[in-house]
Amino acid sequence: MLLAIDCGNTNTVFSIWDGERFLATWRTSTEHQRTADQYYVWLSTLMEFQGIEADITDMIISSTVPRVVFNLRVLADRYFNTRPYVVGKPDCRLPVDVRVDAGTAVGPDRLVNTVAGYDLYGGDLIVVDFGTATTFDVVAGDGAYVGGVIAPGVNLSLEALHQAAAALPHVDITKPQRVVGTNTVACMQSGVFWGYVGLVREICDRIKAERDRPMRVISTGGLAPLFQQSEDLFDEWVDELTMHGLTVIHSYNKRQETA
Ligand SMILES: Nc1ncnc2c1ncn2[C@@H]1O[C@H](COP(=O)(O)OP(=O)(O)O)[C@@H](O)[C@H]1O
Ligand SMILES: CC(C)(COP(=O)(O)O)[C@@H](O)C(=O)NCCC(=O)O
Ligand SMILES: [K+]
Repeated sequence: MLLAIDCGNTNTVFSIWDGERFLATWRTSTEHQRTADQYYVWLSTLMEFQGIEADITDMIISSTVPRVVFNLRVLADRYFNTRPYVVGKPDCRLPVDVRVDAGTAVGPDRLVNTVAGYDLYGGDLIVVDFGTATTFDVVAGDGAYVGGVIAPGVNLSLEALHQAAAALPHVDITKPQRVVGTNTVACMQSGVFWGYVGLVREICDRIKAERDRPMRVISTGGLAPLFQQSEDLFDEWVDELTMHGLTVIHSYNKRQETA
C-alpha cells in the first residue's frame, strides 16, 4: 500500500491508498522539527484507532517545505523499509513536461496539481489551489505545466492586516453577506473575501485571454469550498486534488521501473 504525503507550508496531509481508493486521510500542522519517530507514533495511533491494517510498502512525498523531507525519508526507511519518491527530485519522473525558465524550481505541489488536473480533465486547465499561498497553475493542451501565478493566501492576507495595523484584530475568513461592512471585522472580511473573488476572476480571465482559448478552471486546497459556493468562479472543485496527483505520479514511476 502507498503512503502519500503532501506537505504545504501550513498543513501536512497523509493518505493511505490501496491502489483503488483512499483508506484514510489525516492532517497535521507542518513542523520541520517533527522527527520520524513522532510521525510514526502519530500515524500508527490513528491507524489503530480507525482499525486500518495497512501494510505500507511505498511512499511518495510532495513538499513545499524542503526541510521536512529529511525526517520523512527517515520515516520511510526506518518504519516502512522503503525509499520514497520525492516530487521534484530527479529520480521521481513526471508524466508531463515542465516548460518554465531555466533554473526555476517550481513548487512540487504545483507540478502534482498539474498531473492530477490533466489526469482527471485533460489539458487546457487552470488549477487554483487555496493554500498558504493561492497558486494558479496553467496546464497546456498536452498536459505540460507552463507557468502560472502566485498570490498571497487568504489567511495570509488577513493575518498581514492584523500584524501591520495596531487596531485590526485577528479575524477568520467567511463570506460576508454584504460588501459594506458596519464593523471592523466585517470590513476586513469584505476586503479579503470580495477582493479575492475579483482577484480570481481577473487572473483567470487574463490567463484565458493570453492563451487565447477556453480553459477549464479547477479549485482545490483548504479554503476552496468557501469560494466554490459563490460567484461561478470555477468549473470544478476537487477535494484533495494533490493527493490524487501523488497516486498518479507514483504509479507512473512504478510502471517506468518495471518497463
Ligand atoms: N476547513 C477550513 N476552514 C478554514 N480554514 C482552513 C480550512 N482548511 C484549511 N484552512 C486554512 O486554509 C489555509 C490553507 O490551508 P492548506 O490548504 O492546508 O494550506 P497548505 O497546503 O499551504 O499547507 C491555511 O491558512 C489553513 O489554516
Ligand atoms: C507557491 C508555494 C509557496 C505554494 O505553497 P503552499 O501554499 O501549498 O504551501 C509553493 O508552491 C512554492 O514554494 N513554490 C516555489 C516557487 C514556484 O512554484 O515557482
Ligand atoms: K497553494
